[in-house]
Amino acid sequence: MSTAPARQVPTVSPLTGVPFTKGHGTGNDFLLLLDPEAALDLRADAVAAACDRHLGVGADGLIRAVRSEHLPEGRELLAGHPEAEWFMDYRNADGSVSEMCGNGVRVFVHYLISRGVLALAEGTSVSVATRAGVKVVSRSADGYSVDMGPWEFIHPEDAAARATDSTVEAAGLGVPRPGLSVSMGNPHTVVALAGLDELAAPPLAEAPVVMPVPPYGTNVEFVVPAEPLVEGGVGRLTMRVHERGVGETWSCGTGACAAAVATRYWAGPESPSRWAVQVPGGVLGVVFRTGADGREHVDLSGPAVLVAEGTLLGA
Ligand SMILES: N[C@@H](CCC[C@H](N)C(=O)O)C(=O)O
Repeated sequence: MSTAPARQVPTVSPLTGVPFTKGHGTGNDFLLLLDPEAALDLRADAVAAACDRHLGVGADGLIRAVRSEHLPEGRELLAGHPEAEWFMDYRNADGSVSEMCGNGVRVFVHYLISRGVLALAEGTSVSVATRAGVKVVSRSADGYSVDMGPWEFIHPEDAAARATDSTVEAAGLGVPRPGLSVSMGNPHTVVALAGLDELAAPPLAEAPVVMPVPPYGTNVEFVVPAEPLVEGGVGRLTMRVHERGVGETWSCGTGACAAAVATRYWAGPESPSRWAVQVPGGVLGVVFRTGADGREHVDLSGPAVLVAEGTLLGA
């Protein structure tokens, strides 16, 4: 006698009927929702269903635009930054929350401008509240530029002593490789590979295994510095990324910053302050400079594109 398979009780997605815009930055794609008063329920399963590439619209992440005053994290930031009117509420494709998204924040600003709720005249900037603090966005020759704030080593003592702090294992790479962990508000582990052949090797369908296991997970960037490393005063590298909560993506803005931080650190004090990071979806610009707070800040620049509008019908 056979038993009937357990049936899943269908639940109605709280995002049913919600209008969305689809956009991307160097192929890192997002669903954007305008929810000024934080009325929507961004349940993880509903976000994951909308981001599913077969059963949903498909995206690497979902970004909700909320007025900062309507989220506790936003209200906290407004105290010191009353100008940060809009909060970028970022969710990964699996529905998990992330602190920051470098490609997403450019697309977020472009989206708010297209909705007519934000203006950004040439030569001006806008402050965006995120879980990784306030980010200042302005226009640039290649689209938008973001002051991502200061970078940090996640394990500074190890980085200083050995230039690496972890090992990373990925299918196709044979032995585990040394990694260096960098925070751009969200966590990254950067691994240098020997050449473009090796960079093409890992399938990256599975998450690379990082040891010691990062408590909140990590994004992993595999990088190959160009030869020569510097051309016309600009450092160059190629990168592939496996994003926490997503899988392999065509680009990662915070990842490009972390990759430039690590490569520059490994290259030594003579290495340049301007970098071009080639990702599968295009090129991102990274510039290191001293901020008004005296710390070394990272500026990220690249395009922001809106491609479609629609209505979520639920899953
Ligand atoms: N693609 C983003 C990063 C998105 C968040 C990341 N997956 C995480 O969980 O930290 C970028 O452009 O920075």
